[in-house]
Amino acid sequence: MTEGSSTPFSEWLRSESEPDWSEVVTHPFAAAIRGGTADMRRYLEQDFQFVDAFTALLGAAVAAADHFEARVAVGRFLGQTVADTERGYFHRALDALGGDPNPPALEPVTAEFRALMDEVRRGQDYPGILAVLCVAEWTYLGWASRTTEPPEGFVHREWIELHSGPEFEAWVGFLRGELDRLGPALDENGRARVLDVFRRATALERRFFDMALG
Ligand SMILES: Cc1ncc(CN)c(N)n1
Repeated sequence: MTEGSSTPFSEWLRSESEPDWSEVVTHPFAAAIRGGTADMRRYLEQDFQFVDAFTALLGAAVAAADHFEARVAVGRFLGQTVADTERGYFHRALDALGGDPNPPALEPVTAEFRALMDEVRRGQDYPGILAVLCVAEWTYLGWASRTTEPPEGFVHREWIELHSGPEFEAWVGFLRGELDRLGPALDENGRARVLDVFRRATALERRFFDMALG
């Protein structure tokens, strides 16, 4: 991104994260979720471990944000969606699939994703934290909103519903808006740091779906 560029910062980050970005939103595992055929047990077991670190990262965003309304938006999503609807989904889905909420081992990609989230959480740098949150939510909106006919089984259908629709679109819009607001004020090193985190997170999303595919 150049000084005075009219491209929003979030769009610049996304385009600089190709081809991984497009490979996530068009991934065969995501297509199998939409088609209701994906084997969700191991994926959700590992994703539950992802969500634990993701929840801690949301807490870090509340602490690191530079204004009250942002703390409220993140805190509301944490309390109403992650700690309530999504947590309930994980328990019901893992129960139905005979999955283990505490699997004996983390897959390497799960451990690496948790390490990236722990790194930016400890750094307490709001743009870096936003970069990981934005990748995680925007890529999921990308594949989930390609659904044409919702699958019948609740495990697939509710996972899509959690990551699509007006409320989730507004949440992704908020995360992008925060990056768009903060990006222009960053110097070149600051923008490069955020891009590095954004790219690493996007590559991990692709590898997470690769892992799920087996
Ligand atoms: C790996 C991963 N990335 C993103 C999301 C969306 N919250 C998720 N549940 N898991």
